Amino acid sequence: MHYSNEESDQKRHKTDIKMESGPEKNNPPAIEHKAYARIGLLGNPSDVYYGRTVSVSVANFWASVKLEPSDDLVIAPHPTHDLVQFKSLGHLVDRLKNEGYYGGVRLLMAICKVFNSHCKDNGINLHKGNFTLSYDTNIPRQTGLSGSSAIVCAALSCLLDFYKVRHLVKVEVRPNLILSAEKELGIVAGLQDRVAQVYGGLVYMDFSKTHMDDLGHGKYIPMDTNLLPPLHLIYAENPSDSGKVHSTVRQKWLDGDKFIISSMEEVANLALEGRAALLEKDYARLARLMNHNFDLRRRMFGEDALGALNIEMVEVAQQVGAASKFTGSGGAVVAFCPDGPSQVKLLEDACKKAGFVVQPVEVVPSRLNEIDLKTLLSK
Ligand SMILES: Nc1ncnc2c1ncn2[C@@H]1O[C@H](COP(=O)(O)OP(=O)(O)O)[C@@H](O)[C@H]1O
Ligand SMILES: O=C(O)[C@H]1O[C@H](OP(=O)(O)O)[C@H](O)[C@@H](O)[C@@H]1O
Ligand SMILES: [Mg+2]
Repeated sequence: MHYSNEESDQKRHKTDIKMESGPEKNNPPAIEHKAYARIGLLGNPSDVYYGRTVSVSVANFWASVKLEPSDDLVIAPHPTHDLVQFKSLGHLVDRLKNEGYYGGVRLLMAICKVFNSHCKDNGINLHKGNFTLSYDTNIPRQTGLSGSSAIVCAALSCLLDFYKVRHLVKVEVRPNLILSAEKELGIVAGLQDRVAQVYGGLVYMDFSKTHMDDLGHGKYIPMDTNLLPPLHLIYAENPSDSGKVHSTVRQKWLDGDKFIISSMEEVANLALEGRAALLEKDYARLARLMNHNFDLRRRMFGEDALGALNIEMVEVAQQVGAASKFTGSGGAVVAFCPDGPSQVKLLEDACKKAGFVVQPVEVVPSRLNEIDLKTLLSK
């Protein structure tokens, strides 16, 4: 059973919200939200450096968070991603080697804290009810598909509905809250992931310092997803920590390194040009921009930080004439075959031979419902 008159809006806007009533009639309903993986199509990682990006939210993978009203406030560990019981010492060690120390629990805790502070600071009153938060995800872990912020984004959406404050927290501000939650944990990250996940669809983003200083957030312009040509996603189970990848370049940028600063500006310009190329459906230009984006990343970060396997994924695609670049900081690659289906077949064969998974990108439509859209209009 569903409880609010938002249902028709939610269906219309495909926001994937699920609200179920509990076993007893008067139990408040459980709330569930999904947030999807994202692909940085052009301009990343300049979002971390007052740049610009064009990013796409993709239905190939998602995280979901469920909020159930409860007596105590509980953050439920995920049965596999937050494993604390092992078959043996060897199992524990293998697990830590492959997946690191952290799962999603810390992400859920951090967004609760950030959400509470934001509401307090902005005079938004929260009722006293408690809840249990649990999550699931099929986003390959730490592959630059924004698995971390998907969990945080879906959790924020649950909190907005549980406290009935969706209309009071503007859409443009939500990515900042998601980013703050990850910053709380020392994760080095930018806004593009969070914007793509909050908005859905294809979004052009401008994070220039003047916008950030004046507005407190970037300028986000949703674009028609039909402008996109068919894209492919290539990935390998190859976790890499975006914080580690970014830390050296970030330090150089903070230290005023001229090469990093000018290269980042060049990367940001690729998004500006890419937006024009998409609007004109100039896909040959789009392909050139994507390849150039990866060249610049390679020069700035260096081969070691990017990782041999990640570089191989890009090269396997480029060897069949496809354009390719990282979707995020490493682990997955977005490829575009300007020559069409015959080239896609070559790409699939080459990926299979190299042991990489390749699949067509499925674009997620806009995620904003009518309440969300109203917050965009209010000043
Ligand atoms: N699939 C996942 N399951 C549980 N936690 C995850 C997952 N992916 C990421 N995380 C959490 O997010 C943190 C940062 O991930 P990050 O390096 O940003 O990867 P991604 O590219 O997926 O966003 C991890 O240290 C971990 O706490
Ligand atoms: O390096 C990048 O392109 C992105 O890295 C992070 O994303 P992730 O999915 O964790 O690799 C970061 O959060 C983004 O803002 C960067 O653009
Ligand atoms: Mg991340």
